[in-house]
Amino acid sequence: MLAFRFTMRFSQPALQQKQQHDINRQRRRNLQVSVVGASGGIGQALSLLLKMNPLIETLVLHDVANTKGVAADLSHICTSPTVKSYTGEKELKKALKGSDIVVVPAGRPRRPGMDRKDLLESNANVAIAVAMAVSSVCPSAFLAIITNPVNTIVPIVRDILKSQDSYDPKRLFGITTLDVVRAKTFLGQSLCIDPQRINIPVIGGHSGITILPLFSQSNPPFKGDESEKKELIERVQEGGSEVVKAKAGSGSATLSMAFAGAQFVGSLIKGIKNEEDKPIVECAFVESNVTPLEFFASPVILGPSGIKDIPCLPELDQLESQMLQGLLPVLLKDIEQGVKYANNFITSGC
Ligand SMILES: NC(=O)C1=CN([C@@H]2O[C@H](COP(=O)(O)OP(=O)(O)OC[C@H]3O[C@@H](n4cnc5c(N)ncnc54)[C@H](O)[C@@H]3O)[C@@H](O)[C@H]2O)C=CC1
Ligand SMILES: O=C([O-])CC(=O)C(=O)O
Repeated sequence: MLAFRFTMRFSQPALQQKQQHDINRQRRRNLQVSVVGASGGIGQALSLLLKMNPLIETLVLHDVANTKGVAADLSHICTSPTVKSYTGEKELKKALKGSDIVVVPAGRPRRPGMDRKDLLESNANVAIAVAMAVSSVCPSAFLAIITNPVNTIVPIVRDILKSQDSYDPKRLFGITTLDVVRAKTFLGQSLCIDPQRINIPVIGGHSGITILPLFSQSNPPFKGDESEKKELIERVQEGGSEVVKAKAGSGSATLSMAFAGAQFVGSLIKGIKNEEDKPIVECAFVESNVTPLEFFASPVILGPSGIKDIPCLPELDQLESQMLQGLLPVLLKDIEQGVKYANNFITSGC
């Protein structure tokens, strides 16, 4: 059971509260979701799934190439969201203006032999450009990052937003839903049940041993022994590499990521709409104080203004506690690398 302790507090003066109230009302009426990197492997499938979400009024596609074609194709689907498209860096701000949610699957994927870290140099600039554009034209949007390495890119985006005075910890997310999707799938196979019936939190980060699925907390409960549990944990941790290897040079997970991304964005939307009876909970890599680290993935409760609450971590079993101790220094390094990268970018005046 998760203990619901309030670990984030945001005190807002009355004026800011009123502005937020107005933004939330507007969002409930006319919701715009923008996908940056919409022509890519994840972007196309994610955009297709979002086009099927009746709660979205306007679906904006942005990419540096091929956006028009993808948008024309999607626009013929007989579902309610209206599709708009923008191409190239020059059109990024136009694309993001008015967005309530910006979801970012832009940037290079891994090839066999690469670590997610190896993507930092090519992908950081893409994330920085998006963060600058969000600050400029839609500073109250929720920003959800898929681009790898998530553990490092999210802290970079935080610091860029901060440098532009537009950072709100409730509205920045690293999407780690695919780790949850994998944990559910592999546990469903082990228990011979429908994976959709399973609930399991995945905490930590989004790379190798920083990914920690909590099989002790699964519902229905995990029934295997310690060695089976270890095997399942390792399969989730290496799920991305399993796909990279199988794709043999043509990229990394796209379809499963699109599924995960659409689920996450769907939950953000449900939070905005605020019409559900039960709490909207998703695991995400966010600024948090559930551990000594500045960022950590864990279940977060979503509402009209983004993160409503981050429950403290549940009691872990012995194996999970050991693994948590092992992942903290690795994740700390990834986060520090992001902070340093952003600082260099900001101080060099780029
Ligand atoms: N968070 C997660 O769980 C996962 C993250 N990923 C990451 O998602 C990213 C995208 O993966 P794929 O879709 O497979 O790659 P892809 O190469 O198929 O697509 C990337 C798209 O981004 C576009 N792009 C590049 N620079 C851009 C810019 N400045 N502005 C707008 N668009 C730009 C490209 O034109 C391309 O269409 C990778 O970094 C990958 O590692 C992938 C799977 C899971
Ligand atoms: O492994 C990769 O490079 C893509 C990714 O993040 C995943 O599939 O979890």
